[in-house]
Amino acid sequence: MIEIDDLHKRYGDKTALDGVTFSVKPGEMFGFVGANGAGKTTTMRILMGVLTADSGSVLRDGRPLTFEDRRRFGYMPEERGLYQKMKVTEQIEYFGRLRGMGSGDARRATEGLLTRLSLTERRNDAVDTLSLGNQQRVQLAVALVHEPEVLVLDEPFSGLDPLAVDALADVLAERCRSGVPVLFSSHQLDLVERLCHSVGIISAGRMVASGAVEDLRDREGRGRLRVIVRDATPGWTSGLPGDITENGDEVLLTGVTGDGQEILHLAAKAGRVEHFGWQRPTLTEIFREAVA
Ligand SMILES: Nc1ncnc2c1ncn2[C@@H]1O[C@H](COP(=O)(O)OP(=O)(O)OP(=O)(O)O)[C@@H](O)[C@H]1O
Repeated sequence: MIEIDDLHKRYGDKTALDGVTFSVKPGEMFGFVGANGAGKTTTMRILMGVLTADSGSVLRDGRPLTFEDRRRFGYMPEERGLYQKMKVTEQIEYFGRLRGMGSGDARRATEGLLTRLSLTERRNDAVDTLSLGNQQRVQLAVALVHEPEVLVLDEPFSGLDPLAVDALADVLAERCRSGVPVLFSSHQLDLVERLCHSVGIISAGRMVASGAVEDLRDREGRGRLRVIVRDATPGWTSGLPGDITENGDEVLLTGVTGDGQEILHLAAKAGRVEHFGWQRPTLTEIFREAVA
């Protein structure tokens, strides 16, 4: 288990992290989300030992991380770091050997990743001749080549086409199933909702929500009622409880208490009720409310 415990970090006068705490379990895919400048990259750099925190700690199974631990991690930094003139295959193998792999193992792992990430046709091309999306695939292969024990990826899905997104999602899910904790940041909340078991939402250096995606959706969904009434009497919503958002015939009520039967009664009196149900918010809706 990776535990991030009460991290604080300032850059001069600027507070970047103000008590960031969360954990990622073995076999868990954790989506780290937050607005631009919220503190995701800073947290991941501290986790990887690229930056030092002012206070707080990063633990693995209860003890502080060492340089040797981190060598067995896979990291995709925000500032992508590839050798532009080196060929794709050589590059991936080289990074495998840097992480202690023998040349045979590095070659076999590279071949597997070239296939998985659809890079086979570009294997002998120099990195600087590749499109940005293909460079991103190489960067991912470099992070994955040594079968890392933990994966820390800074926006790995940005700039990828839908097929590459699916290929990467499959690889990450496979690593997760073998017990690897996977932490990645992303602004693609639909993707995070689809792929991740857990999520952490950071805003201005503080965690504003974290936990299992389904638990968060259940928790935040309490008191949200969606009602669609066709041919309704105009103004029928004026006496309804909670906060009301109307969109044509559709009404979303938040902050509703009780079982909502009186609302159903009012809706049925006003018109033809086409839909009446409690609604769990999407991750995007939870995110908007949490960082508002
Ligand atoms: N080297 C630095 N010097 C000064 N301020 C910095 C430095 N690096 C980051 N910051 C500031 O720290 C805060 C957190 O930045 P960070 O890069 O961690 O955010 P982020 O969540 O990764 O953002 P993004 O989604 O845009 O990548 C921001 O206000 C940023 O401007």
